[in-house]
Amino acid sequence: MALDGKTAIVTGAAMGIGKAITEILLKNGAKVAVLDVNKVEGENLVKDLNKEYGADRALFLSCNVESDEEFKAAFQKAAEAFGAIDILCNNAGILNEEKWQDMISINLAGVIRGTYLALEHMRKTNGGGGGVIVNIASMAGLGPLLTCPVYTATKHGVIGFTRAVAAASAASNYGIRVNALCPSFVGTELFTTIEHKLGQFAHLKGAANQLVEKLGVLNTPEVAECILELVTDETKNGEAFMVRTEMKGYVPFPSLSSTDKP
Ligand SMILES: NC(=O)C1=CN([C@@H]2O[C@H](COP(=O)(O)OP(=O)(O)OC[C@H]3O[C@@H](n4cnc5c(N)ncnc54)[C@H](O)[C@@H]3O)[C@@H](O)[C@H]2O)C=CC1
Ligand SMILES: CCCCCC(=O)/C=C/C=C\C/C=C\C/C=C\CCCC(=O)O
Repeated sequence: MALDGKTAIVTGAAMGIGKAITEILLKNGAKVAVLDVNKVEGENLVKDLNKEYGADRALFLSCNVESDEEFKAAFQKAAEAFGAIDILCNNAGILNEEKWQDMISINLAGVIRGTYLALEHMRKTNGGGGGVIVNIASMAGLGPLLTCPVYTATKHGVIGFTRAVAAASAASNYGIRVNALCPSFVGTELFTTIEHKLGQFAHLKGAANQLVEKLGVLNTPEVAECILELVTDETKNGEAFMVRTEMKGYVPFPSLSSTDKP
């Protein structure tokens, strides 16, 4: 899928990884609806982006991904403004083990909410043009982050959901691919404020720091770059793409071919 003239929705796009994803999509010719709970950051960003990339290329829509109503209204407004939606990036996420119910609601249920709305708008069997969904999971969706068991669970959930929906979409001829991106540590506000958001297992933070030392810290453009491949490569569906400082690649999963029939 070439990006020129395509339209995208990115959640949690006012800051951090979502902001970098928005910028790379704009640079490659797409229009982007920037969804976020942070109105001040979101509106300022869109003002700057429209100066840089051209009037009306970016649109800010206030949206909490925990709210069915706000999410639905944002999709509707983006579709009206852009004509159709081709790409959804479910990026919004938090890390706060003390507010673990909020994490499940945003990191996992928010991804499910966004994906189901996108399927309704985009699926070819409902008059849509097809498209692609990228869910921002984490390396913590592939292995355990000891200080953050619930965060780990939400990200494992995102990968499982992505793989199942991708296969279901293909089996239903929806024309929509669904992939997950799994970055290691990235230097954003989520990462730099972690110290204050650990709960029950905060005493294990030394082990987490050692892992940060070992894996290093990515910057947001490096992560955003990986989105391009998942969006444009038509052969990629149901993939988990891991990005670390020293390597990146598609994650192999065990084959369950004799037992994985619906
Ligand atoms: N920073 C890191 O080390 C890593 C982050 N990730 C994932 O990447 C995604 C983005 O994280 P960062 O950019 O690091 O975080 P960030 O904290 O820098 O930015 C998150 C953005 O999401 C928005 N947001 C938060 N809750 C929201 C909600 N309920 N509805 C709509 N928007 C909401 C915030 O206002 C903010 O603009 C998350 O899903 C995170 O789990 C994955 C791997 C590593
Ligand atoms: C503590 C801040 C968390 C930042 C958010 C995030 O999602 C980052 C995760 C990055 C990596 C660690 C995740 C899980 C650990 C899994 C496997 C460890 C294997 C490491 C190795 O030795 O290769």
